[in-house]
Amino acid sequence: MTATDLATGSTGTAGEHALEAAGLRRRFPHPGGDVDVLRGVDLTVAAGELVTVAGRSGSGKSTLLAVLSGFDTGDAGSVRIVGEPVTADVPWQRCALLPQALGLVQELTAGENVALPLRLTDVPAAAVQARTTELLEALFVDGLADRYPPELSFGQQQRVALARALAPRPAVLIADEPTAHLDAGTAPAVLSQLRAHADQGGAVLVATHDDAVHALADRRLDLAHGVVARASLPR
Ligand SMILES: Nc1ncnc2c1ncn2[C@@H]1O[C@H](COP(=O)(O)OP(=O)(O)OP(=O)(O)O)[C@@H](O)[C@H]1O
Repeated sequence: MTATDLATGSTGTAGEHALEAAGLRRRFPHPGGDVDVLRGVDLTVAAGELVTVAGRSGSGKSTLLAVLSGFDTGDAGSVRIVGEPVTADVPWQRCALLPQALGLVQELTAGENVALPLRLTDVPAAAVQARTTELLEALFVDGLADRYPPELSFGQQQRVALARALAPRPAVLIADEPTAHLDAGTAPAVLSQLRAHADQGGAVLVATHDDAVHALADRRLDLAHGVVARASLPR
């Protein structure tokens, strides 16, 4: 079994590949010399799988996640979400990104932020409310639904942003360090939501430095020198 086999899930994990990337390259111009951050990344995540991405600070994890989610465009290579090429406006129910910067709408309350992806579709109002309440409760921010993002701590905002990403039950969930600002009381709720989303059939890809997240993963990919240098099976 090679690192490439593990990175691309070709070892027989069940489920179709909801997320597929091949030959991804991303270069940033710098006055002292361009930086090749991604130099040919291949990976897949199947429906029902939780895959983590590890790597040293600056190894390109956030860059990779941005390209995979259509937030950024690579210089070469391809990304497919449930069989279709990713675009900048990929619907949230196909691919939801939880970026490190969170991206909450500052003019909306926490509850309105979580409801937003559902309001953009034809989900009935009662179902929007029920799903919003369910997620806010599961992530221990239900008492904060009427607050605006600047009135919340970063860790609270992070859980609201995860609730928003989960709300439309995305086929692919991509999360960048979702436990980075959490404590021992709140991190388990986030871990359990990430695992549950995969167990319910979502494809989940998480960049993290947190061993507790890696311990939950079906596969772990290590990014180094712009490629998946090592892939392993933590469980
Ligand atoms: N927009 C940009 N312009 C120029 N260089 C960039 C840009 N974004 C990222 N980089 C560079 O690309 C490299 C990878 O950055 P990236 O944020 O993807 O790393 P990371 O692995 O997510 O790091 P961390 O674990 O610290 O979050 C770094 O050297 C960074 O300085």
